[in-house]
Amino acid sequence: MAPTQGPRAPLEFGGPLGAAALLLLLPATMFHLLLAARSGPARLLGPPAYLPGLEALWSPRALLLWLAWLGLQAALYLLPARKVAEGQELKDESRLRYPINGFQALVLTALLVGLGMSAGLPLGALPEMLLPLAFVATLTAFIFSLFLYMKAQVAPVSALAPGGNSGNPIYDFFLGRELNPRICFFDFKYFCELRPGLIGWVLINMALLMKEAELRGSPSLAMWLVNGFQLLYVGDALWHEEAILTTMDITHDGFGFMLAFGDIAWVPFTYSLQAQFLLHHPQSLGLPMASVICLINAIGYYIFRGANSQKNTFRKNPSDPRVAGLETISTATGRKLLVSGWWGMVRHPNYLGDLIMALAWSLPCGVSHLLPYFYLLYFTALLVHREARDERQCLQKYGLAWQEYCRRVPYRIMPYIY
Ligand SMILES: NC(=O)C1=CN([C@@H]2O[C@H](COP(=O)(O)OP(=O)(O)OC[C@H]3O[C@@H](n4cnc5c(N)ncnc54)[C@H](OP(=O)(O)O)[C@@H]3O)[C@@H](O)[C@H]2O)C=CC1
Ligand SMILES: CC(C)CCC[C@@H](C)[C@H]1CC=C2C3=C(CC[C@@]21C)[C@@]1(C)CC[C@H](O)C[C@@H]1CC3
Repeated sequence: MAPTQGPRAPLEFGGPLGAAALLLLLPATMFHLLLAARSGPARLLGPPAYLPGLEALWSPRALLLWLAWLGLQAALYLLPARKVAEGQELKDESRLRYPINGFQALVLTALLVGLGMSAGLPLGALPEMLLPLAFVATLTAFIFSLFLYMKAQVAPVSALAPGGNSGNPIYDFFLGRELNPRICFFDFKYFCELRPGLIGWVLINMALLMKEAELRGSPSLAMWLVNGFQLLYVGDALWHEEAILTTMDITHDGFGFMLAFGDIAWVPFTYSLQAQFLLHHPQSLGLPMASVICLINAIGYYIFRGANSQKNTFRKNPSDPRVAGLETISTATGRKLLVSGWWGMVRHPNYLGDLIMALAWSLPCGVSHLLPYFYLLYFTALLVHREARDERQCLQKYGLAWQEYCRRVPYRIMPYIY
């Protein structure tokens, strides 16, 4: 029997049944999207135009490429970092150390890919391999999650996550048992959350852009916008890599199938859906509309970055002149909550900015199909659910002070709406 922690945490995601359903539903959705994007009707709802056989999914070349990609990102992770940051305090009062070299990994990957292309690497061939690559990424996620589940069997109880240790193997496999599984300095969750998937996403986008140039003479304006916006998003995440150390994924959630699959398969193969759609369904986009979409993305990014930076600055040093004048509520833990500035507008201004950007990423694909709006729909559901989980944790942490914050800032994500 697997070791469990003292009092059991309430089950999330619909318990074992919900976890079992998601184990099948998430990969199925990813393959549905990949197939729909390349089909003529590009239907989000309804059956795919065709079902691929095993020969379309399994390719030893894709497996080799995928393993080389993971190996390259792991090697870049191990390179000397400009900084080594400390994570949040753990149950045993220790703090883990993390290399801050994600942006460096992005730049070095770009240089290596550039060098490879000048030596004849056919990046435009990558879009043809998306199905088998997604297949091996999914297989890897299953095998890796099994390894993580077994590894947790021998982990000390203090290393286990608050959820994910219910004793039900399916639920625990899905949610993840160990909080920060590591081998020496190599932190699996931190590595997966920011490197192979996020950098893979922009690489796939770029390959789709190159393929479009091959097919039609030059990439379309719509393809440039999607590539530019998403590169900005990924570059920003890696530039502010340290901020990930305070997210619930790192501090609260175990590392199991949900995050492993989400990080290494779901992100690169579904977040690149707009660029996949554009390759097979070219859209003409005029300059005035493109300018409006750029403005929407800029507004979203301004709110997203402003809110995230304000909180990070405040958490690092509340007397920093950029945040010292903001109004706060004291809590029993000694930490304070911001009630003015971005965090006085709604309780999750960063989610609002992120959602506005998600809209800007879909608009270049026109309004003829629902498919490119999948990300916006999925992301709204993810953030509403995530916000509810975060609220529960904050209420537990801050009690009355959190209730006072909710009274003073009544809206969660969208002012006057939600
Ligand atoms: N593209 C994608 O797929 C995803 C993107 N994201 C993005 O990642 C970023 C990080 O999101 P996430 O980790 O969910 O959460 P947040 O960065 O919003 O962090 C929530 C935490 O912030 C602190 N906090 C909340 N309110 C206040 C306040 N008023 N004053 C000070 N601190 C406060 C609390 O922690 P404490 O008090 O302990 O500091 C709370 O637990 C977001 O921008 C989000 O949009 C997230 C998920 C998926
Ligand atoms: C497959 C499931 C439905 C859910 C998987 C969720 C993961 C894809 C996301 C969980 C939290 C994430 C974060 C990011 C990417 C997506 C995942 C891994 C960011 C790295 C995106 C860039 C932001 O600047 C920071 C985000 C932190 C959380």
